[in-house]
Amino acid sequence: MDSAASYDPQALRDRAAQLIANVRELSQLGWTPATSSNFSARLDAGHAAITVSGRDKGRLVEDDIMVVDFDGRAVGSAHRPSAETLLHTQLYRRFDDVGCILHTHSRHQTVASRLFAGPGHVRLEGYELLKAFRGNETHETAIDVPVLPNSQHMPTLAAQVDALLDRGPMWGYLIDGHGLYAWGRDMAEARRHLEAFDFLLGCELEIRRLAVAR
Ligand SMILES: CSC[C@@H](O)[C@@H](O)C(=O)COP(=O)(O)O
Ligand SMILES: [Zn+2]
Repeated sequence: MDSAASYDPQALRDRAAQLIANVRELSQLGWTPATSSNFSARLDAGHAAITVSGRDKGRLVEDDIMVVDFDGRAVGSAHRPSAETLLHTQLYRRFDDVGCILHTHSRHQTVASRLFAGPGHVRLEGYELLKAFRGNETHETAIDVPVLPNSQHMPTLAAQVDALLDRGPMWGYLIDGHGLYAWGRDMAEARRHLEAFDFLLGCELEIRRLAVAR
């Protein structure tokens, strides 16, 4: 146990229940294969609830959710937080209005990350579902989903994410050969963003498949 618990235990129970229920649904979609993926929710101005590293995300129980501070240190738990905790805490630290972060490894996300690693982004343009992203009110817009090179060194990835965030608001990014990070003010918004990204990436892949087959 690294530091004394200083969060509201009822808030942790509430966030854990919400994470468990939502992650089970995402897992049933096949988006969390082989224990991959990680998930978190803000507890307060200095703590987040996050999945314990290596747990089967389709079968999470309360013991699989732990608390970290925004330096990524375990709070009130002897478990090891997600190996990618820094990619969560950097967002909570930087944006007061980020309340939930969802990282998945769906097939659409992984294949798209490989296909678009060269250009370094996937352009999503002209889709009605672009209105699912906070701030978009029309399909007559485009967003470029960044694709970062993968790394096991989280500070390297986090620095690349910070540089992207300096350029303006965004709701997610891909990591090459890896998966997608998406976030929002709360679980509902983060899920809407995650599902919109996954659906639209699937559309882009399908369009290319059909073009090749023509
Ligand atoms: C099981 S391989 C996937 C991991 O390396 C990682 O990318 C991941 O998403 C889950 O890591 P975790 O430490 O369980 O949060
Ligand atoms: Zn991952």
